[in-house]
Amino acid sequence: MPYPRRVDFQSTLFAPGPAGDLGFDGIERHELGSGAWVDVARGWLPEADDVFTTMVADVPWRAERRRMYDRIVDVPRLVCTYMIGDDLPHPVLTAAREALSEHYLPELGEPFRTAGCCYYRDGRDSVAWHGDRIGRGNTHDTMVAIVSIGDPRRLALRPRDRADGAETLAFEMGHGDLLVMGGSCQRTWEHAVPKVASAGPRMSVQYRPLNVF
Ligand SMILES: O=C(O)CCC(=O)C(=O)O
Ligand SMILES: [Fe+2]
Repeated sequence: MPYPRRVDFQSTLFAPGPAGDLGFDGIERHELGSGAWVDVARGWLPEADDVFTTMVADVPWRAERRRMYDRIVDVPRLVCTYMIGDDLPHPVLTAAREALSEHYLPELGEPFRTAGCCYYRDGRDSVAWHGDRIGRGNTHDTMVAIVSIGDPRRLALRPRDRADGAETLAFEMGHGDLLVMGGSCQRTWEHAVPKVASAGPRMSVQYRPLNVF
């Protein structure tokens, strides 16, 4: 599938703020219930504009295809997964993984190892409700740390068992923001990036421990 290798990206569209420093002083934890939580740090990633430009140009993006009933359908976003030992597309993304591993080690008990990248080209690109439940996330508490780059998009969350009447939550993820889903979040909650009427390009990098997808 063709896609632009250069995107008209105006960093002035995004709220100017202090340059990210991969620090955790300003991080805020939101308890969701059922043992799930979300940590949010705004403007966390340094050099987010440069990371954006580099990722659009250098990541070998591929269109995801998925079997649905008897058809193979396009999943509306581009993806690329960096496995353990792979070089990440920008040194800041490696530094981010190291900072996350160090900060969360006491709680997670292991480092972040893989980096899944997603590219939402415009508001029509999205990801449907799901939990990252392939592998250990299905049975154990774990963490998925997401860095967002580019236009703001909402990460929506809802309890998997919606019979308990809990509301759908949403966190707006802006340029350089960090959001970490932790505890039981992957098995007791679902998340999605809903379509919107209009949005510019946005990428996410999801750091996961081994055997969590
Ligand atoms: O792009 C995002 O922020 C979320 C992506 C996601 O949930 C996934 O790829 O599993
Ligand atoms: Fe996910």
